[in-house]
Amino acid sequence: MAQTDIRPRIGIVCGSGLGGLANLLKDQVVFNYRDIPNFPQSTVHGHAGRLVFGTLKGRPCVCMQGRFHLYEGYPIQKVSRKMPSMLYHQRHLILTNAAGGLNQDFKVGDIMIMKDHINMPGFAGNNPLSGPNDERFGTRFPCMSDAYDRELQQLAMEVGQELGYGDFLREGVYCVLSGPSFETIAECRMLHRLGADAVGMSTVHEVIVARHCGMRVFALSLITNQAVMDYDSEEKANHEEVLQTGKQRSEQLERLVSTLVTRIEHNNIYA
Ligand SMILES: O=P(O)(O)O[C@@H]1C[C@H](O)[C@@H](CO)O1
Ligand code: HPA
Repeated sequence: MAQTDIRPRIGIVCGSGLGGLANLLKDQVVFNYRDIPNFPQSTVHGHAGRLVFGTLKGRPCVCMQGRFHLYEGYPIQKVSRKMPSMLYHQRHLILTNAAGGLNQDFKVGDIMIMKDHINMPGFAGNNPLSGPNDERFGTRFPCMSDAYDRELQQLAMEVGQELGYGDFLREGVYCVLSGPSFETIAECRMLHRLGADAVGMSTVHEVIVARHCGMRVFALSLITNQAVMDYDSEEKANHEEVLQTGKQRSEQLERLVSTLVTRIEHNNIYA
C-alpha cells in the first residue's frame, strides 16, 4: 500500500479468462504476485497473477487478476483468508467466475448473477473460517443467508437491462466443488436436483471470508459450458472451452461490472 496513493473502495476478483476487467483500470499500479512476499502464485492458464490498483471510470479499485483455487494445493485459509487481505479492507467485493451450466434453461454465454451458493467442500469440513476466530475481523458464526447483497443484485439487473443484456442475464445458485476434475454426469444430475444452477471451483470461500469481514458482496458467473447431464452426450468439459467463452463474452461482462461500479458510487451504496 505504501507504493500507491490509490485507496480503493471496491475490490474485484477476476475469474478464469475474465482478467480483461483489470485492464480497464486507469492509472495502474501493478504488483506481480511473485514480487509480493508470502503471496501464492497463480498456476492456472487464464489467471495472470497480478494485483492491479487503479481507477475504473474514476472510482478507485483494486483488482486480483488471477485467483487461487483449492485444487492448486494451497490450504483453504491461505487461498481465501490471508492472501487477498488487501481486498477485504474494501467496502464492496465484486467477484467473477467461469461456471458450468446445470439449469437447462441456461445457454453458454449467459451471465448469472449469484443469488446464493452451495458450499460442497464446507459440508466436508473445509471452511475458510475453520480454526481460531479473530474477533477483530468478525464473529465466530457469521450469517450466510444474506451473503449476496440484494440491493447490488437488483442494481446489476437494472444495469443489465439498460445495457440490453436481458436475453442472457440470469440469476441463480452456484455450487462450488474443489476440482480440478470436472464433474461426472451423475454428480451434475445430483447438483441440479439439489437446486444448483451452475457449478464451479471457486468464489464461495472468498465470499465467506468477505462476509465475515462485513463486506457487501456481489458475484457473477459466466456460463462457459453446459454441464454434461446426459449419457448419450458427446460433450466433454474442458478448460479451453471455458477460456474461449470468456473471450467471447468479456466485453459485455466488463461493461456490466464497470457500469455497476459507477452506479454503486452514484447511488451512494456505502452503508
Ligand atoms: O476461477 P474460476 O472459478 O473462474 O475458474 C474456473 C474453475 C476452474 O478453475 C476453471 C475450469 O475451467 O475455471
Ligand atoms: N465445472 C466446474 N467448474 C467449471 C466448469 C464446470 O463445468 N466450467 C467452468 N468452471
